[in-house]
Amino acid sequence: MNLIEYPDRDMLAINLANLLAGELKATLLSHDTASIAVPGGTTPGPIFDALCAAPLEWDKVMVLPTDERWVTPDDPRSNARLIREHLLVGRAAEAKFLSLHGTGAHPEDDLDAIAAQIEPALPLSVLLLGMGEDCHVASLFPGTPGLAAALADDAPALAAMAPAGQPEARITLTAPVLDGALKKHLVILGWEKRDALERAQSLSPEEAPVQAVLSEMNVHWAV
Ligand SMILES: O=C(O)[C@H](O)[C@@H](O)[C@H](O)[C@H](O)COP(=O)(O)O
Repeated sequence: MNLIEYPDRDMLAINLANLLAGELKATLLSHDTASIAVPGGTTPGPIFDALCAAPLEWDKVMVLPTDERWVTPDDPRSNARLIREHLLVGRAAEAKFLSLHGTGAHPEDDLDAIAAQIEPALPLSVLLLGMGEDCHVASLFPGTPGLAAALADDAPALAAMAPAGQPEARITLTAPVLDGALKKHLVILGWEKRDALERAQSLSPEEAPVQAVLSEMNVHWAV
């Protein structure tokens, strides 16, 4: 795990956006396409606002959420909506968005169809993850039924989860897909999350799911 500290959140957003853009560009030097999975939540917005202006061949880039809330795509809680409003604009509007939204009443109804749609993006070229203070990443929350299967080496690409305390069901990339990304970045803000990540070092992946994806992870932190 490589920890990079920034003097403030603006510097983190600008520098991390530039780093992600550089990794996508580098991928496209030797591949016809590149892919990046990005989180929802409150942290990534400023990073997306900087990344969307990056001069690269966005029409060759696939963008997908690390996870999605099982709501309609225009719901304010939808990660797709956050990505469409902040990342898939400007130059990045040309990117191909791979949605994790399905049409079924429950995520389980659509796992196979959605997995087929995201197959061309795997293995991920670049991964950007956020983390909760409970050390969840994507929608891999501690204590959720099905978490062990989603963390297992033989896990399928996607899992349906029903995290306690969350208002809706979730669909999430599983640990092997997240951990298998070629370039990996975790962005955390504030002392609470930094302390949580420190505590996670002595916990199991089931107790702290971030532990399942920390190999060769670049952790970007600002207070
Ligand atoms: O769907 C989501 O919300 C994200 O994928 C989730 O894993 C997020 O990264 C963490 O919950 C941190 O969220 P904040 O950035 O809001 O702290």
